[in-house]
Formats: sequence, structure tokens, C-alpha cells
Amino acid sequence: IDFKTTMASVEFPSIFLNASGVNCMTVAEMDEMINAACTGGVVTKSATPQQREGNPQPRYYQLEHGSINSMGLPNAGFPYYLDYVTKEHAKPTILSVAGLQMSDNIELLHKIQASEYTGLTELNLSCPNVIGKPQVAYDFEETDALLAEIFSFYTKPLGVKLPPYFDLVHFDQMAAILNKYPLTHINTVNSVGNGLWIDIDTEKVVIKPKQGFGGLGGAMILPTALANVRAFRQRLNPSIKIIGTGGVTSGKDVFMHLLCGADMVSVGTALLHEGVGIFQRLTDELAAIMAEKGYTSIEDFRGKVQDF
Ligand SMILES: O=C(O)c1[nH]c(=O)[nH]c(=O)c1Cl
Repeated sequence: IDFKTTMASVEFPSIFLNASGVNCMTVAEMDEMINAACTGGVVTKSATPQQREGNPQPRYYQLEHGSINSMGLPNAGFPYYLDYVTKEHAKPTILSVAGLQMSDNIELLHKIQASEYTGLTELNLSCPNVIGKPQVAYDFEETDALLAEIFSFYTKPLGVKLPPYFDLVHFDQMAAILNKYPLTHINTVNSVGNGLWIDIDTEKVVIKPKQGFGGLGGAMILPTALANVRAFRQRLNPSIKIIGTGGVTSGKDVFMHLLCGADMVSVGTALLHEGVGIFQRLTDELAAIMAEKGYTSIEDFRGKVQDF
């Protein structure tokens, strides 16, 4: 069964990607993603204009059914990632960028527009862990203004990374904004912002930054991720593709993301725990589910989740 897919006329040999932030900080990690079996390519760690150390450690903690993180956007800096994605690779790249304020985002996209890079870029509007900075994507007016400014000059393929929304009216409002712009895709969901976990032996929170508040990932956020994929698929122009992210640990989870309408699927927490071998496992498990159901292509069921 071939899981290749095309987004913005870029052909991905598989539907599987890493969630930005996992297995994508260094050239070695990004090469590992590209060279791994059953991956479609690599999404870079969200790049800021300058290199960043990020928040103090411990800033990541594995929970029984997922993870909590407040990394604080550690990354090697925009030039490092632009240099990587501009080079030739065996599979496509998605350059993720995250400004710390509006002017950063505009500056980064001007640089990409002026660069040799012709691949996909993903604007991260949803980092929950930059202390003192609210998530842009929860400010609808700011998001609209930012996209209007960007598309006044940017002509290369561009998608956005969104946080989860939890109100149907917010889905309506956000989709109405996104439908105004020639986006190649959305990537939904980013971590569920500002969760908290406690070690009852020490009676302390488990991560140091932000008094223990951090973004949630992994199995426990799958229902939220599925709802966001379905809600946006129902509302967005078909020309805007969807990368489904959040809670994927098995072929069943991939199947559910695809039923909700995802075009590609990315894996974060489970990739961190299992390594890049997970993509062969997910591929085999998805293929087995499809075989059992008599599906020969993802198009047989993509977006066809049924109401009760
Ligand atoms: O703290 C982080 O680096 C981080 N952590 C996340 O869970 N999502 C993001 O978009 C980012 Cl940028």
C-alpha cells in the first residue's frame, strides 16, 4: 500500500512526519528523520531569528499517558535551519518558524521569500511556552492582521501550526480567517497549553519553568486532536490541507486522524519515546487495519468519519 501524498505540489513519499520540536533540533536528527523508513520527510524545530537556549531544565517530563513540556523554544537559530532545508535531501522538508513577536514573523518570512528555498514553510502561531508571550493563534485579530501582512509579499508555500481550540464558535471564527488566505496547510494540534503535573512524593511540580505549567502531548490529547482535525476539515477550503498532530501512538490513532480528514499525520511524544522506528510500525499497523477493512487506498476512507 503506498502512503505517498502531495501537498502544495510537493510529493511526500509517506504521510508520516515528526511533530516540530521532536527529533529535529540538529542536522543529525533531521537527517535521521529523512533516512528513516516510512517517513515522508522532516519538519524542523521552530526557528527563531537567533539561537536560543530555551527554558531551564527539567523542562520535559513523561507522564503515564503522554508528556508535559515547557522547552521555551530552544533552537539553533533561523540561519541554521534555512541552510539545512535549502540543501538537497532525499525527502521534502518543512521549515518551521516562530517569531517572538509579530515583527520577527514578518522578518523571517521576508528572509525565506528572498532565499533560494522553494519548499514548504510552517508558521508556528501556537508556542505555549515563551514566558510573557501569549499564543498568537488565540488572538483572532492579531492572526488575521499577521496573515494579511505576510500574504501581501509572501508567494511561497506556507502553512500554519495551530493550538487546539475547545469552542465550536472558535473553530468557525478561526476557519473564516484562514479561508481568506492561500495557505497550503494547517498543522493541528500543537500541545494542549499550560497543563500541570505534580510528584506527590516531593509535592513539587515536575518541570521547572513557569511554576510547572507546560504543554500536554501524547495519548491523552488524542480526542482533542481528532476534534480539531475534523472541525477544521469541515470548515476549511479543500485547497488547505491538514497535517494531523496529537496523540498518535498506534495505527488505530493514525486511522482515526485520517477518518477525520487529515492529509498527513505527525508524531511527537511517541516518537520521542520510541525513536524513528515508530514510523515502520505505524505504517504496518495502518496497512493491517486497511487490509482488514478491504481498503486499498487512504482515499477510500479519508475524511469519511460518520456521524452517529
Ligand atoms: O516550548 C517549546 O519550544 C514548544 N513546545 C510545544 O509544545 N510547542 C511549541 O510550539 C513549542 Cl515552540
